Amino acid sequence: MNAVLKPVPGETVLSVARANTYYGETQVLFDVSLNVGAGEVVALLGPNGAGKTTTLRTILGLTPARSGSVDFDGRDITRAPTHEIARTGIGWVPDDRRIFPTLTVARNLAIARKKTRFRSWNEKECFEIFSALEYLMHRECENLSGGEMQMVAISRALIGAPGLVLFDEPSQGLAPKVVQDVMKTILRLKKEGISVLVVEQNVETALAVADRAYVMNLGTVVHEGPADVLRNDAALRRRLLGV
Ligand SMILES: Nc1ncnc2c1ncn2[C@@H]1O[C@H](COP(=O)(O)OP(=O)(O)OP(=O)(O)O)[C@@H](O)[C@H]1O
Repeated sequence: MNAVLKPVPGETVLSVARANTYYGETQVLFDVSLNVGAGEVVALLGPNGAGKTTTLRTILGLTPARSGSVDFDGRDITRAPTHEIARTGIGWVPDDRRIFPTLTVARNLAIARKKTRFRSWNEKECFEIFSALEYLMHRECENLSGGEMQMVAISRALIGAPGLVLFDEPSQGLAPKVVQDVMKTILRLKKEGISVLVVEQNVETALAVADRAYVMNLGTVVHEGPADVLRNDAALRRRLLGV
């Protein structure tokens, strides 16, 4: 692995500053600010409709902020097209996986390969994380289980050489054992110096792997702090998240 390409620990790699995002004329994000440090796992929590997915869409340029800014790896990407943002080293594991169903696993992975300034992963390294993947390479993706699709979606993000991976509800619809595997993978990415921003409905699961957490409600950030604080304060968790 090329250590030179690793971000310096402690540095901010992603910074969203006072983002205001709209769907048509309807504003859904109001002055949203958040940061992710190098090699940090950050959870983005909140009830349905709070604006979590829209925050990820804003970072990815799918629904760009009308005002405010998004900076990644020292570059202003607020208004960059999504394909360029991907090339800066932001990987995405969407909640609906977005895998090409009629293509094989191998093909889905092959077309995800790209060069960024971060380290690129190869298929073999993905097999080390997800041992079952090696035996699925020639299967068409439409025949995969939810857990298998998630392995492909995460591997695809890694093959795209990310410095930051955005996960949208990675535990959704998965068996508890598979959820544990996904969370272990998030910790593995952290060990590799890759930053993670994870949107989760499953608060306990997300807080178990996160260093810091943001809570959103009605399009605004209502809490920010170390994950420990939310983990250890049941009353605060109930007040902010109802759990
Ligand atoms: N394509 C869209 N067009 C119009 N409004 C949208 C669109 N997508 C989301 N919204 C609205 O934007 C608000 C924020 O939605 P968003 O999906 O970001 O929330 P969320 O926190 O991710 O919630 P969930 O966990 O339910 O996905 C909601 O009021 C939602 O109805």
